[in-house]
Amino acid sequence: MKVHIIGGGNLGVSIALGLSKFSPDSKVTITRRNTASILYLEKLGVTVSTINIHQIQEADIIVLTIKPYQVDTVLAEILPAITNKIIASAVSGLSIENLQNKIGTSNSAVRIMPNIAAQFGASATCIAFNEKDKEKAQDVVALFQSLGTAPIIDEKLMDAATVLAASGTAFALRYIRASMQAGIEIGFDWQTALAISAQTVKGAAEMLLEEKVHPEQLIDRVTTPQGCTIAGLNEMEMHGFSSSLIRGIKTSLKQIKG
Ligand SMILES: NC(=O)C1=CN([C@@H]2O[C@H](COP(=O)(O)OP(=O)(O)OC[C@H]3O[C@@H](n4cnc5c(N)ncnc54)[C@H](O)[C@@H]3O)[C@@H](O)[C@H]2O)C=CC1
Ligand SMILES: O=C(O)[C@@H]1CCC=N1
Repeated sequence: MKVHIIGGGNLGVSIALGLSKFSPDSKVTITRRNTASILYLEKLGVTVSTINIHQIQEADIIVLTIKPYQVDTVLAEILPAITNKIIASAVSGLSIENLQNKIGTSNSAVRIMPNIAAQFGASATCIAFNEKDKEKAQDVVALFQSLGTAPIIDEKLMDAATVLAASGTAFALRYIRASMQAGIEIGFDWQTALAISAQTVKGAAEMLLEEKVHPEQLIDRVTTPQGCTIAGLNEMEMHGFSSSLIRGIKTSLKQIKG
């Protein structure tokens, strides 16, 4: 599979790194206007270029990891050079209909929403496409399955997926940071507190993914009656723990919808 990533920033690089490790048969090209900071990817077998149409005709999938306001400029460059291509766009807020109108009927628009854990094969990449592109989109699904999970969702949930699965990485990290800060206050150095907090979150997530139960069922196994856990949880909730997360996620969604 030849993958051509346009936009070698945070997300584009995490996908390139992930593919180099978890999809070694993929041949990856990544472009960016100034490539100095990403030339190290060449050592991993990734082709790095400043030219967006560099060998683009050979690509099986073109991945857009640019900001929304860069889309028209990039498409003006690449469209004359391509036909019959799958364009998988991670651009937040750009609908399939809008992208399809821009790229014409000879190319197929697929919407993807990965997160930067793609680098570690641990992204939750939500994918949406039109029925007409169902077959072609399977290559995109397979590609992102190699970088974690790749659920196919209804496009109307794509903005929600952006905040839950992509911004969600930052939200989860902020929880870990807060836990680490508390860990320092109660006696650990920051490295030990971070290692314990991160592993604890990983363990909790693994239990949920494995057991496929509601979190409260697992919480019930931790909250010993009259114990310290329920006392801590109740204090957190009194200070708005869950409601502040929910409000934050809904505010992120409003920001995308404009
Ligand atoms: N960062 C994240 O975790 C996620 C980002 N996204 C979406 O992915 C897109 C990119 O986000 P980031 O990687 O965070 O932004 P970024 O700013 O780190 O990366 C964008 C890259 O595109 C490059 N670029 C700009 N104009 C270009 C052009 N004409 N040709 C080639 N490259 C060009 C920039 O140099 C930059 O390296 C955005 O639409 C964002 O909403 C989606 C999911 C997760
Ligand atoms: O913050 C943003 O707008 C992008 C989309 C989701 C993650 N990063």
